[in-house]
Amino acid sequence: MTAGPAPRPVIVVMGVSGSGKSTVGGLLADRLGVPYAEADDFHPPANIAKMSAGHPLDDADRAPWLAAIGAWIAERGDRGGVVSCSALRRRYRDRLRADAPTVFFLHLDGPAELIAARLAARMQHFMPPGLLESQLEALEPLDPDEAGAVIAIDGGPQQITERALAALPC
Ligand SMILES: Nc1ncnc2c1ncn2[C@@H]1O[C@H](COP(=O)(O)OP(=O)(O)OP(=O)(O)O)[C@@H](O)[C@H]1O
Ligand SMILES: O=C(O)[C@H](O)[C@@H](O)[C@H](O)[C@H](O)CO
Repeated sequence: MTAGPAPRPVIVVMGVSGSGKSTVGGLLADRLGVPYAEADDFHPPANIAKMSAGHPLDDADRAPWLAAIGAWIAERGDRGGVVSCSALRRRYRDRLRADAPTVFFLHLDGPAELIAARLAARMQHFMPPGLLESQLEALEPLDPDEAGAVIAIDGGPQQITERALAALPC
């Protein structure tokens, strides 16, 4: 009897808007050879409209979005995958873990000034840089009992991706 492929947990790249989730998430998925999903593609249109108008989302707005991301993670099962998702609050991460208990979080973290500068330079994105403050207010860092790691976001995308790879459990 031959052993099947080793189980691979889905990785959630988390952090505030502008922390580099999409940039690093895509590179990480390429390096791991697994599918990548972009959190913004799971928002109902009303959520995009609300953020575009400069208003932060609340828990009720985020509920269907987290459910859709959780469904994607659950569908991947133990075949691996990378999904970006701000996952700012502990309860949002608990929601995702309810669908996939083995999920592993990589929190892209760095100085607010660095993130603000990257957002200011970003072109053609619906998310107004002015919402960064509300994102930082909502952010609850990973608790010690949560499977995950904090990744510093100084340096270039490749360098951050190397850090992320080194922080993975296997
Ligand atoms: N390491 C880096 N060095 C310089 N610029 C970067 C780096 N990582 C990302 N950027 C740039 O910073 C901006 C924000 O990055 P990105 O869109 O990946 O963040 P995000 O966390 O996915 O944001 P959002 O949640 O708003 O979608 C983009 O313009 C991106 O090209
Ligand atoms: O939880 C949230 O407030 C949202 O997910 C935001 O983080 C945006 O989706 C994203 O940052 C813009 O791309």
